[in-house]
Amino acid sequence: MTTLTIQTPDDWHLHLRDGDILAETVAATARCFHRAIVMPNLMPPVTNAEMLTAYRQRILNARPQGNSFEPLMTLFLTNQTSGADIVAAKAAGAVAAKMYPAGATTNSAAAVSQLEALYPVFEVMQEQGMLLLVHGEVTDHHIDIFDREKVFIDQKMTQIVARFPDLKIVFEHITTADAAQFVLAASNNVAATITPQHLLLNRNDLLVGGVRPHNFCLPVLKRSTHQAALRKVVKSGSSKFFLGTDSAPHAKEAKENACGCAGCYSAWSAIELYAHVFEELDALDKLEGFASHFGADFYGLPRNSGTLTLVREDWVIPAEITLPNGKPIVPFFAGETVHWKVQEASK
Ligand SMILES: NC(=O)N[C@@H](CC(=O)O)C(=O)O
Ligand SMILES: [Zn+2]
Ligand SMILES: [Zn+2]
Repeated sequence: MTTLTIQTPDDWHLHLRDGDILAETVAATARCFHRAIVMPNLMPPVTNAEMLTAYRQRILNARPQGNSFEPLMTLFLTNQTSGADIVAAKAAGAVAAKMYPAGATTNSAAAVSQLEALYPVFEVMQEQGMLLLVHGEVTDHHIDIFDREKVFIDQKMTQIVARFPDLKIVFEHITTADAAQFVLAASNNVAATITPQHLLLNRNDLLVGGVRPHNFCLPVLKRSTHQAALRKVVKSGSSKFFLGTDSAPHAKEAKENACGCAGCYSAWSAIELYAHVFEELDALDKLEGFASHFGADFYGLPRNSGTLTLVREDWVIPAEITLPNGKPIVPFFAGETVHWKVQEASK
């Protein structure tokens, strides 16, 4: 196979950040995706309808000329979030709210410390048809970082799913066989996103031969048996798993640091990286469902009408990109050869 045409894909988990850098991040994603779920973990986080509306406008202003990229906005849940905040966010166009356990990841200090306290808010979300997106890791100091997703399933996720059977829940960026199993066994109201890095890599790629800060993200890469479990579910073509890059830019100096930030900037090569993995799995015929159908179907949104054509052509991901603020950033998989390249996008 030398070309592959799929319906235009969407990215169901994305960090665009804010300010000058939007010119880079919006263009990188709009290159191949028509829509993206925009994560609300700014500083300060997007906690109300007014902030959400203003942030969406800044993203729209940063779109390349003539591009019809559509940001899908999300609300950041805190212990102060009320049912009224949900109703107002929904009216302002929010499609989902994001739950980060406090301290779990980048800019999550303001997030939820008492998950159960949010149950009245989940009730309103369920009524309003607003999705719940979950960063599924506990943050207790005594829990080993490699076990945090599994413990979250056992202590929190199982309970939320049982208590709110009609709430649509996306288990974001799953990293373990346990999470894949959990999602498979749950009702059709539970789905998951999977990143390129968790399909391509395992923890050896983070730690063997020296620390590789550009492969560091949260939840952290796991052992290869977990990577294999994620590869297996995408190869199966299950509609419960769909594309969410979790592209999360941090400047080079913040990654190559004594206390390096978590996040991989994958937008530069996102769809190509997935095509690369699906080819390795001998499952290129499953890419379109994963990238262009299952996410839209789960969110209850129409599938895109355009197409994207990839061509089988080797290219090397650049070692560095310069951000609009002049700072260098290292894209995910920098220096690696990818076998597929976007040839043409019609939206
Ligand atoms: N995935 C990451 O490692 N980082 C994300 C936050 C997140 O999705 O947890 C970021 O915003 O930098
Ligand atoms: Zn996260
Ligand atoms: Zn993320």
